[in-house]
Amino acid sequence: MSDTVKINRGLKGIYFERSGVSHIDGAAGTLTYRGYSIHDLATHSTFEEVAYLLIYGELPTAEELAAFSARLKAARTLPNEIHAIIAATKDGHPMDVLRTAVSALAALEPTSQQVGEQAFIENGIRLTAQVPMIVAAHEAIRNGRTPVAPDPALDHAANWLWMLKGEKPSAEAARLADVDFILHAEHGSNASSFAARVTVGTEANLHGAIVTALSTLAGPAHGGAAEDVMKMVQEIGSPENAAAYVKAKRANREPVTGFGHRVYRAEDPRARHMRDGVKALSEEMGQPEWYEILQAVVEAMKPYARHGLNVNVDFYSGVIYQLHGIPMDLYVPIFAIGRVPGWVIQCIEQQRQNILLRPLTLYNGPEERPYTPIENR
Ligand SMILES: CC(=O)SCCNC(=O)CCNC(=O)[C@H](O)C(C)(C)COP(=O)(O)OP(=O)(O)OC[C@H]1O[C@@H](n2cnc3c(N)ncnc32)[C@H](O)[C@@H]1OP(=O)(O)O
Ligand SMILES: O=C([O-])CC(=O)C(=O)O
Repeated sequence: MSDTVKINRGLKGIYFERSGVSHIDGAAGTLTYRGYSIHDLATHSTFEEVAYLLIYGELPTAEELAAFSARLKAARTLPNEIHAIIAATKDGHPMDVLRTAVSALAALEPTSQQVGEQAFIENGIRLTAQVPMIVAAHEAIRNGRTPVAPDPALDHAANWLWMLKGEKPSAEAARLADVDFILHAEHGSNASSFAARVTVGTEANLHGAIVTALSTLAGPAHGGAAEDVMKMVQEIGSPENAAAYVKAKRANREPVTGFGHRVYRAEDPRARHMRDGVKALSEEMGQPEWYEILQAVVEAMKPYARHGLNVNVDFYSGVIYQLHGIPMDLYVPIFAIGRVPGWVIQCIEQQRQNILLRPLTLYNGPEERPYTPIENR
């Protein structure tokens, strides 16, 4: 039997479900949310509108959007215990602190135990509002400051920057953060969304699924790549060192972070917007070398592009955050802030027609054998 079974390692190329949320054409390098091009959404939409679109399936009317925004703002609250938990874990990586705080919310908020579509929507909206609060509160607490209270006059992205920095962001900075969240909001059956679906498949609650998703996003092969790209850029230090860096990595058969994707063979369509952002921002801030190093790495990677190896969404985002003075270990949590609505809708889809996700591993261990008592081993 073991010779005839085909094993799809990493579940590469396997369809396990249908989804009406986002469509990725990896060969063409296109991405749509609910049928709308990511380019149109990044150019014309807002994160709040995109979150509504993802959760409810249609773009909102002005009235619907106002009501949705009001719900998000009303959900900007955290139980007092969360600040104590953050304080107790403040020296950990922000992803660990965020995951711990979301897990604590599951125990502290009575509605977290409810399952079903309405409960997932309600809890999903709460978590969308609470995740940025947790990340900003951690940044304040670990620097000896009191967390900044949310400002109901500000939308999701501007309020996040306000809570993070304690000063009102410029319109440009707020828009850049908003676009970043739009680009990260949803991406089909990526590893963290798939992991969240596995959790929901056991009829567990949404908070548990988001904890699973946060754990899975953190790794350097997924959301952790932006932090690694920034470390790489710092190590390279200057554009003329990029070719030697890439050559050494490839000689050791090590991946160059920020490149490659399970689905895209053309360039990740989200990268274009981040690239434009880095270029404009690094020139505006008189630090063009950041953009130049990234582009030198792209140039040095061209000989390896035969696999369809291109930059992914994480390649440019880290430098944008760096130019905004955001600490490197907050890059993955920023991804998570944007991804919450995507996780929520993937979980809602999963529980609509729920089925336990439970694939098989083909056994290749020892044949059945007699147990040896410990004194005889
Ligand atoms: C938001 C996101 O999650 S986007 C992804 C963020 N992650 C990164 O940027 C980390 C770097 N990239 C990678 O590690 C990988 O490309 C992954 C994990 C994203 C995808 O992995 P897979 O789909 O399993 O790709 P796979 O490993 O099969 O690669 C196919 C080929 O491209 C090569 N390749 C893939 N990624 C890279 C890379 N970053 N640098 C150099 N070569 C690469 C592989 O060596 C392999 O070559 P081979 O056929 O000669 O052995
Ligand atoms: O789709 C993937 O495998 C990873 C990714 O780009 C994302 O989650 O945004």
